[in-house]
Amino acid sequence: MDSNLPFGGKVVVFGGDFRQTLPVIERATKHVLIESSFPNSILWSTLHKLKLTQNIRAMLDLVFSQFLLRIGEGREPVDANGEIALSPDIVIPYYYKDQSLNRLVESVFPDLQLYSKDPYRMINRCILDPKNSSVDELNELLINKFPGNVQIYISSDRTVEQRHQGDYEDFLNSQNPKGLPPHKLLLKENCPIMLLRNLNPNEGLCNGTKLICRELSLNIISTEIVFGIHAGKTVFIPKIPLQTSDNERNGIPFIRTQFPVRLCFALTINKAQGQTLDYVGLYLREPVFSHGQLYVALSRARTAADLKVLLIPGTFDEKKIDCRTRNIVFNKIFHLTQQ
Ligand SMILES: Nc1ncnc2c1ncn2[C@@H]1O[C@H](COP(=O)(O)OP(=O)(O)OP(=O)(O)O)[C@@H](O)[C@H]1O
Repeated sequence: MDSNLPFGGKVVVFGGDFRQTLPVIERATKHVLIESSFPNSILWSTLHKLKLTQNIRAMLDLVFSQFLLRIGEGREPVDANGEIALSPDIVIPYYYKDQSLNRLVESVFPDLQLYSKDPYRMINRCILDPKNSSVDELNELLINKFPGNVQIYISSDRTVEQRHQGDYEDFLNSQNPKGLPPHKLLLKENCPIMLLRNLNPNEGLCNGTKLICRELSLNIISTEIVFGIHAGKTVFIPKIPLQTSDNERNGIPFIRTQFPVRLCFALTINKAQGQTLDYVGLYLREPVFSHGQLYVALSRARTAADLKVLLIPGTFDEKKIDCRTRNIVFNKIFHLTQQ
C-alpha cells in the first residue's frame, strides 16, 4: 500500500474500557501489564478518541451504575486494609462453607429441574470466580446436582514428543491447563457448555460460544447454539486434538483429544468479560488478584438485584457478614489514556 499512515490509511475502529481487565500475561508484574496495554502503543497518540458515557446495561439502576463506576475507577473508599465495602443486600452471610455456597448456588440456579427442562430460561445465569480451580469445583458441584444421567468422557493425552509418552501419561491426565477441556468431562443432557475453540466462526461456533447439550453419544455430542443469529441451530461437536499453549507452566507440551468444551454453570471473571448476564453469583473464595476483575464481575449484571456475592473470610469463629473485599485498580492506566 502506498501510504505511511497507520493501517495504510484505512479506518479501523477499536473499542475498549480500561476499567476492565488488562491483557492476560502469566506471572507478569503490574509494570509489565501496564506496559503491554494499548495506551502504551505508538498508535495510541494517533487515534481519534470518542467516549461513551452511558451504561445502557445498568440504566435501570442508577445507584448501581454509579457504584460500578466508582469500583472501576478505584474511587470507592478503602479501609486501612485496602478493602472496599459491598452493600450487605448483595452479600450472602458466611456461616459454613458448604451452607453458604449452597445459598449462592440456589440464588443463581433456584430450580435445576426447571433448568434441565427449559435450559434457555437459565443459560444466562452464571457463577463467576477469579480462578479456574474454583470454577472447576463449582461446575462439578452443579453437574452433580443437575438432573439426568451423567456421561463421562475421558480424554486421551499424549506428549508432543512421542518418546516421553510412557513416562508422563498419568501426569498429563492430572493436568487441567486453562483453555483445554478437562481430562474427565462430565456432561448431562440439557446442561450448559462453552466452546473452547473457534471451530467454525461463520456457522457461529467460536471460542466462548454457549451451547446446550442435547444428545450425548460415545464419539459425538449434539448441541444447540444459544445466542445470536444461529440461535437454536443444532451442531455436532467432535473430539479434536488440542495442544497446550507454549507458555504452560508444567513445561511438558502435550496434546489432549477431547470434546473442545467445558461446563459453564460457572466461569472465570476473565471469560465472562463482554457478557450481559441475567443473574450473577460472584464467589470470592479468594479476593480478586488483578486490575478490573471486581468491576468486570459486578458489571455483568443489569441491576444490584440480579447479583449475589459470597466472600470467604480469611479467619472466622462464627457467622460472619463480612462485606469487605479487595478491589484492584491500576490508576496509571487511566493517566496513560489521557495522553
Ligand atoms: N443503544 C442500545 N439500546 C439498547 N440496548 C443496548 C444499547 N447498547 C447496548 N445495549 C445493551 O446493553 C448491554 C451491553 O451492551 P454491549 O455488550 O454492547 O456493551 P459493552 O460496552 O461491550 O459492555 P462490556 O464492555 O461491559 O461488556 C447489552 O445487553 C446490549 O444489548
